[in-house]
Order: sequence, then C-alpha cells, then structure tokens
Amino acid sequence: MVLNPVISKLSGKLVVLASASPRRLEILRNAGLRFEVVPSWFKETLDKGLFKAPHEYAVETAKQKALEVARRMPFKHLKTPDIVIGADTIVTVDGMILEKPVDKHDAYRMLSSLSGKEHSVFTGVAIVLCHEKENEEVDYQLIDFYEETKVKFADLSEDMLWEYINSGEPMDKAGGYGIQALGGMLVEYVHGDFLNVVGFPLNHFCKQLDLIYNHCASSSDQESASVHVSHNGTHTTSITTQPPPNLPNSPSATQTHPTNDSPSFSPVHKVKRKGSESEAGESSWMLVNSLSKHTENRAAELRDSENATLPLIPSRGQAIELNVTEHEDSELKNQDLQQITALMDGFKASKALFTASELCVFDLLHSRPRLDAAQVAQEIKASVKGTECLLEACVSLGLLKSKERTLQKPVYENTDLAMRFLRSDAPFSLHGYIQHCNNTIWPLFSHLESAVREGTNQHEKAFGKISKDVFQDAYYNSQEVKLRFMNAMHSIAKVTGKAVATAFDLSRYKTACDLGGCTGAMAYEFTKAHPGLSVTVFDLPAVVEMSEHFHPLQKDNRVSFVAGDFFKDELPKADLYILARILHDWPDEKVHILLRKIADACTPGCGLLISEIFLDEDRGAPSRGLLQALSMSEGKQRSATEYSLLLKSHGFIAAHVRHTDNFLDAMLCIKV
Ligand SMILES: C[S@@+](CC[C@H](N)C(=O)[O-])C[C@H]1O[C@@H](n2cnc3c(N)ncnc32)[C@H](O)[C@@H]1O
Repeated sequence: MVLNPVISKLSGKLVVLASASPRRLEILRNAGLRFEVVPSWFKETLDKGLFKAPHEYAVETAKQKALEVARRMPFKHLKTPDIVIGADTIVTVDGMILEKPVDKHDAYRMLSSLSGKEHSVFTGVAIVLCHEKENEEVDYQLIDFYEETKVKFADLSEDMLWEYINSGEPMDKAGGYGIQALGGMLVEYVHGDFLNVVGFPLNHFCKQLDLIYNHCASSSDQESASVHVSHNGTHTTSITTQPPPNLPNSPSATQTHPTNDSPSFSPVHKVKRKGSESEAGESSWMLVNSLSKHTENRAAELRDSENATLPLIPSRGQAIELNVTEHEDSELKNQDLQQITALMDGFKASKALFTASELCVFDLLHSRPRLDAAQVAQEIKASVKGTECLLEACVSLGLLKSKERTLQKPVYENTDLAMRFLRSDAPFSLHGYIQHCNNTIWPLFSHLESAVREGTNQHEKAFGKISKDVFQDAYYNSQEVKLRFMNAMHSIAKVTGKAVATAFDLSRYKTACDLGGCTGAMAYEFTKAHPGLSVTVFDLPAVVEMSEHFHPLQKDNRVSFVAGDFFKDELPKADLYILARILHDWPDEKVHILLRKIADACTPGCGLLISEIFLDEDRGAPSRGLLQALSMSEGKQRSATEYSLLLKSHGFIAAHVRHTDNFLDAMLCIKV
C-alpha cells in the first residue's frame, strides 16, 4: 500500500484530532497530515465491566471522544469538520485494564504488575466522517477499529522502578510508561506496531483511509437508516447502517469488529446545525465552511459583525473539493460565483485595509471612538466623500462597526479584530507588516506579469533600482525603508514568536544564536519561554544598529546582538541555532553556504531550529506560502521534506516537525 496518497486524500478537508496527546499529534503530523486539534470533553468513565473484551472499551471510548467533538464543533466552533479522529490507548495485563496512573503509587502498582511479563497494548480508533446536508443537517458516519501490540518488560528492580517513576515520565501515559522515551529501556521486545504502543496505529489507520477513500461505496450506499439527533442532542428517529458491500461483514453498528483488518461502520447520526446559538446567513456559511483555519476565525468574527461580507482568498482545495453531483445547479453557480468574486475582489479588500491603516483610521477611532465620516475626514486630512466610502468599505470587511447617531449620521468604531491587530500600539499589532505590504509588496505585485514572464524580481521596475541582494541593495539603502521592513518583521515575529519558541522542548540548550534575528522580537520570545536560555541575535550591521529602538522598555540581559554577515563572517558559538524566515529568501546554493557554516560551528547534539511556512508535500497548499513566493527575489518556498533533505546533506537530522497553526511552522534538527 502506498501511504502518502492516502493521507493526501485528506488535504483540503478539515480534519480534526479529538485528542490532546502530544504523541498522537506528532505521529500524525510526521505522516504529513494537516489537522486541527480539538481535545474531547468526553470523560473517560465508561464502566469497564460492561465490555466483553478490553479492546471494546478502548474502541467505545475512542468513538465517544470523536463523536463529542464532531457534535460540538458546528455549535461552538461554528464550523463542521469533514473528519474527526478519536483514539484511546489502554494496556492490559492479567485481565486488568491499565490507563494513566493517578499518582506515583498508582504508577508503581502498574509498572510492578508489568515487570517481567508480556502485556497487550490496545489502541481503539474512531473515524467520524461528517457529511453536511443542504438543509443544514450533518450526517455522522463512524468507522472504528483497534490494534493490538504485545510488549514484554524486563524484570524491573525496585530501584529501577522508582528511578523511572521519579523521572515523571509515567504520569500521563497509559500503563505508566512511554516506550518512545526513557520507558523504552524497560522493554525486552515488541511484537506488532511500535507506534500503536506510542499511542496511534498509523499503519492500520492508513489502511482504513485506503478502504474509505479508495474502495468504499458512497455513504448513501452504506446507509439504510440513521439516528436523527436534534441540535440539543435528543435522538428522534433511528435506523441502522450496513457495511459497504466490498468490506467484510460488520456485525452491527455498535459492535467492534472481531478482527484487526476490517472497519466497523456505525450508525449515521444527523445533527441539525442551525440553532439559536449559531444561526448564520446561508451564503456566508457556505463560504466560511470552506475557508482555512485562519480565514475561518476571521470569518467567524466577520459573521458576527454587522453586514460583513467576505471578499477573502479561498483556501486550499476549495475548487477541487466541490462535488458537482451533490449540488443543485443553482447552488453550484452561487458557490462558484462567490469563489471567483472573492478572488477578483481580494485586492480591493487588501488595499482598503492598507489605506485605512496608512491613514491611521484605526488609531484615531481607538483614541476617539464614535466619530462620523466628516470628523474622521478632518482628522486624517482627506475628503469627506472618499472617507465615507472607505469607512463603509471597512464596515463591510468587518474592520469597523457603524452606529446610527441622532441626525441619521452614522458614527464609526473599531471592531475587536481592528482593536487586536490594526491599532499600531496593540501588543499583536500587524500595522508594521501592513505598511510593508502596502509600500513594498503591493508595487512588486503590480509587476507580477513581468515577474512571471521574466522569472526575476521586479525591484527595478517597482523602485527604480536593481537589487541583487534584496536586503543590502533594496531594504537597507534608505533609513525609512529599513525601519519599515524591520517594523514588518517585528510585528510578525511578535505574533508568531511564542508559537515557534514553544514548539519544542528546548530545555537541554543553554545558548542559542538567532541568525538573521532582526529586531530580536523572536529572541525575546525564546528567552521568555525558556528561562535557562540566552540568545545572541546575529544580523547585518545596518539592522543591529537600530535594534534598541524596538525594545525601549525591555531589558533582558539574556538577549544580546552581534553584527555580521552570515554568509561571510564567523558565527557566534551556540548549542542551538535558529533560522526563522531565512532560508526561503535564498536559492539552494546560498542555503548550502549558510548551512555549511552552521554545521561547522556545531558539535554533535547541537540543534538547528528552522521556522518557515512549510508547503504541503504535493506543493498544493498553503496558498499563503505559494502567493508569497510570487514576490520573492532569489528564494523559494519549500516543503518540510525539502528542508530536511537540505539539512541532511550537512549532517542534521530532522527530529521533529510542528505545524503551529500560526504564521510559521517549525522543524527541530539535530547535528549528528
Ligand atoms: C525575512 S527577515 C527574518 C527576520 C527574523 N528572523 C524573523 O523571523 O522575524 C530576514 C533577516 O535576515 C537578515 N539577513 C539577510 N541577509 C543577511 C546576512 N547576509 N547576514 C546576516 N543577516 C542577514 C535580514 O537583515 C533580516 O533581518
């Protein structure tokens, strides 16, 4: 079986993992699956005595976890996932089911019962497929399976047991051990899928996806009946589901299947999404439902704000996912039209945002809310007519709110979105980045056609100057442009820095060097997140001389600055190197020069943390990365695998990859 094409069947779908287990997360992310994590609220309190076999308990818990999330999301998250994955891992020995220990004595009880014996690890997995209907109902189809792996522990002395328990590792793990870390030392042999013991049977899961997506009949073929659940969860009608014709017989909807090879199909549940809590206009919902996570969050806010429409860029797979046969002609046309309109109008929306930001409308309405158009026009020194149009457009985009005042003249104030991201003094202000987009990226994009024809950057056409090295020749030639660029980097780093800094356990590193660390915003996030870490920011002299300007109040003697050129000069010594948004700026030849220098400065065990937008392996998404590539000069966007191959050629192995769901993803590599 080829695994990746199976995983790639899910790209463009909203896949949700109903589990907070970092191990499951990592297994699925390393397999290239893109998903959101929504931990289940289902309490794992099923009566074990009711189950004939231990795996039935694990499967039922997995099902309940997944279904709880699938049912909650349309109401609480205002979006319906395509697939929810639930899992539950248990350990069984001598007829007992061991879950996570509640304290050290419980851990001792569990581990001593495993000492010198073979035990079984079962993971029950439930896959809930959610099918949205035209009448706003959601059908839920359940597929579940389990995997068993046998593990034999060595004889454990009391000292070993307590040393392991005191390491703290057993506490959040089924059976009280983690095979992938220190607990691996307790194990004599493993028969079966190793990852199943870690927490998720990846191979079996891929086989099930293969059955679902490559071999199954459509859900309506499988369905002979369903359970109807109203929006408050009350069952109103019920019917059963048959297994698909080409799968081994599944005894009934609620039974787990008797072998490890065939999935069982549980009843289809229908939930009516339109309820008092989340009622939304049909057209905006249709669009929102196919947007990516970031745009969805924004869309949810826009839906909440008055009169908001969505001229946003549709996310990955939107066009591809449209299933023509499932839609009425008229609906199909509306959806197509919305998608194409969103693309055509996208630039107008961007430019309205840039202009309002440039004219400091959001700052003004923060300090003096509830001004009318004439008052705003006077303050920003613009025409009343033009200002009126701009303010109304901003209302339609969900950036401003308008309120009627006595003499029918609307007054304006910022929405929450504007308060959080558009005020120039907000902690997560994107004002700096918006200015960079308006003044640098916009002119470059207006020459996109030439860029595509010629395959070169358009700095000369846009700014009248040839630039070979975009930083030294373009950005740092004038103080004004340099500060604007630094502000842009600073604002993004402040928004994404925490997610990158906390993506991995870095406690073993004491000194880090952030190469091309610009204003140090990312470095400050790293020192905040890791109390034992000092960070040297290394950047060009033109940047370092301005760095203090960005941290007037922040004095942290664990962040220092060194000026230099990372292609030519000696790099500061460190046991962790950070490259955040650096490699995409350069072609492979220059990346090799930089990586060679880093590799030379590293001893074995040193870390290298890369933070970039990682393209999907088929380069089909995310469009944010692919669109950014259009204005880039020499560089290129790469997938996690492409980055790890570049790194491998310099003796680094890619240890972990994290998709942070913020602007940037991250990869931690180790020098071998
Ligand atoms: C896209 S910015 C990324 C900034 C920062 N790492 C972040 O994520 O916010 C690229 C940075 O690399 C720096 N840079 C470019 N060429 C460099 C060189 N030859 N030596 C040192 N730094 C350089 C730039 O000055 C800039 O600060």
